[in-house]
Amino acid sequence: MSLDILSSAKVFDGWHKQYRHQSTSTRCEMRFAIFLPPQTATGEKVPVLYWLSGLTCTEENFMQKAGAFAEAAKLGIAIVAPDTSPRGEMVADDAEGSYDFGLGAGFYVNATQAPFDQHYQMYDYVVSELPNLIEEHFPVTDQRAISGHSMGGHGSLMIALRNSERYSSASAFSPIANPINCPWGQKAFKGYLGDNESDWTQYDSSELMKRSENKQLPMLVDQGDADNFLDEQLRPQTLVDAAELSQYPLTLRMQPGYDHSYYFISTFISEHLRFHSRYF
Ligand SMILES: N[C@@H](CCC(=O)N[C@@H](CSC=O)C(=O)NCC(=O)O)C(=O)O
Repeated sequence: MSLDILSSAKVFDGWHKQYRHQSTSTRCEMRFAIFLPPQTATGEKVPVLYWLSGLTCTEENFMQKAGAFAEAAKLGIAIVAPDTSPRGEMVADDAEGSYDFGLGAGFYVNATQAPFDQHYQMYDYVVSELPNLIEEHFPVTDQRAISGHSMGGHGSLMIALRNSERYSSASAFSPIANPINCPWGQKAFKGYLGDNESDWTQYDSSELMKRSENKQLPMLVDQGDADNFLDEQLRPQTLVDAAELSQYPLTLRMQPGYDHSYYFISTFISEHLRFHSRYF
């Protein structure tokens, strides 16, 4: 599969680059951004952290706002940030054009409902197609970690729980921890997966964690207690309860005074990078 480079900039002795490519999973053109740390300049292969962004984001938000490059350069970790949905003229969007469904809101699931099933196959894209592409084209190992924010925090925990053999660790900032029981998740799962709520649980981190039978991964979650989405949308306590039930090695830290923004992410992203680097 060929890649078109869109931008390239030197940063902290490494490189930030954006690419586009034709995706077989989403059947449209997809974009992603990659940070390659300085170690790769001499051909050294490095592990990869996959970052999944939240509602309304593209591949750019994390790279521009998280302030992750200095620590990733020091630790020798590549970071890959995909877009949050398929895009293009032929890609269906929410009828009202709302921010929490459709474009910019793929929820990292494989849609089964028309017309979204045509392109909204973000689960397959993130779990298989993108890592295959990255490992074919860049100087990286097959050691992977996964992290994300909000909708992307839901994605990172859910994907790690379902594919524990593919990752060495997982983390999240302000994840939608129990999407089947919050308005954002219910709207998205109904639209992408249909009315049968039993089909939704396969994509719900708290449900997956409760009945986790796969290898358990080290998992770190940070949540601000001044987050305006905390009680209605994020529901971190459901994840804590699930971890207790299955003895899952989850560390969930309530961070006093922090909100839902990238100011919060930028405060703790270095700790998350150091956390992941311990398990590569
Ligand atoms: N527009 C919405 C909220 C949009 C929002 O806060 N998006 C977050 C992710 S929320 C969960 O997935 C985000 O990361 N925005 C991009 C950024 O760069 O900050 C509203 O007004 O409620």
